[in-house]
Amino acid sequence: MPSNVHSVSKIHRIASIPGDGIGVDITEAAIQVLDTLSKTLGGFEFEFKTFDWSSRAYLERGWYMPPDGLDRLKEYDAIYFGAVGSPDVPDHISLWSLILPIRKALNQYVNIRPTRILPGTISPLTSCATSPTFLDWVIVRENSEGEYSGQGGISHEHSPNAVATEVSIFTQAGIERIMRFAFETARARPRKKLTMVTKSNAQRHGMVLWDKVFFDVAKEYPDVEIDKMLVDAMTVRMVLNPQSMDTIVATNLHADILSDLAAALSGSIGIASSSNLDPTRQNPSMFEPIHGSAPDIAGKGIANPVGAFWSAAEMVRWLGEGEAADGLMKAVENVTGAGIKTKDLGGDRNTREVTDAVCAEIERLFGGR
Ligand SMILES: NC(=O)c1ccc[n+]([C@@H]2O[C@H](COP(=O)([O-])OP(=O)(O)OC[C@H]3O[C@@H](n4cnc5c(N)ncnc54)[C@H](O)[C@@H]3O)[C@@H](O)[C@H]2O)c1
Ligand SMILES: O=C(O)C[C@@H](O)C(=O)O
Ligand SMILES: [K+]
Ligand SMILES: [Mn+2]
Repeated sequence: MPSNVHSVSKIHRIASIPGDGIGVDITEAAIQVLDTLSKTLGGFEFEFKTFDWSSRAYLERGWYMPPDGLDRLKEYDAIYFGAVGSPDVPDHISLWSLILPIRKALNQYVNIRPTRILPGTISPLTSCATSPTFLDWVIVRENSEGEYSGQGGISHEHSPNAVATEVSIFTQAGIERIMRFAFETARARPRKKLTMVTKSNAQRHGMVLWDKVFFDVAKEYPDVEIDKMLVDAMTVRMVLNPQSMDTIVATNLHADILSDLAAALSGSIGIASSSNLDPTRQNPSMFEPIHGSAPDIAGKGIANPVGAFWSAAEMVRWLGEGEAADGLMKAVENVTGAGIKTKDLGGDRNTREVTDAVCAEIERLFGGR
């Protein structure tokens, strides 16, 4: 091909919101890796636009997102998110000013959180330490309602008689769509197995509807093996019998908690990814590691970027670049497998060294193709 002729490259426009704390470091690392991936593989490019919506900006100017912020995000193919949260801003203000409005307004009603044990990583579970394949789960989190409905109020605030309500909302439509997505996810995996988590013994309205809709939708998926767990017993089963599960569906709060446990069981919260999906594709979906801004290690350059890379791989897959997503995960696995890891995984490398190693591995695997 003459040098002045270039094949047309698909451009993916990504809104990037690094946010707070280590969110900034790991977003920078993810962008470096994604740029290396597109340059090495070719055929697609990323165009990143960074938004400085953060707690620091909020403290300076009084707002996280501008009034048209959600509309501006709609102009992008996907959103890459770091983390939000700062010791200087109450957590319910930061969460409800940035990440929760995005998830809700952009109809990202599914939150997918996969966990497995990467090469070179040691699970604290003795069964998985010898058989890493024992832990390979996808948690499907309801991401729009339930315990995060935001309904409730406070009366007699700042008095000894203060009384507050935090109302969970479960809707037939909301449950049905997440159950359908969970069954499709389970069906697409080799084991075709779905575990539903609930607390319908103690919570006798919303959770009972959650159970009922699950069993109703299950009738449409006779090829998917199902079972039901109460959330407290679920934590025990995750620890003692990890190989007995594959795809898991749970409410907004339950899945938030269980996915942190899942990440810890696979070695560190620093490896776990999270995809906030609008399955209708009418809005951009958002990708972020499951962890927060980690104020205890912020600014030290030691955050594990693997969860950010895994989230980036899921974003790339969602954008239709399946081969590139697999390639990125292969590079990450080769790097962890070679023992190049941050401290939380028992290694001695920093964020930059792991990031550079993943970029070098992408070039080694796919350069000169
Ligand atoms: N989606 C989000 O942006 C999100 C998620 C969780 C928490 N938060 C917010 O983050 C702030 C801190 O919350 P937290 O401390 O409960 O949870 P966290 O996930 O930030 O940190 C929990 C622990 O895990 C460690 N950790 C987290 N990510 C790591 C990484 N990549 N590498 C190495 N270690 C890592 C931290 O150092 C800390 O000890 C709060 O303001 C919270 O509201 C935001
Ligand atoms: O509860 C949330 O959704 C915030 C955070 O803990 C997360 O997991 O994204
Ligand atoms: K995050
Ligand atoms: Mn969480």
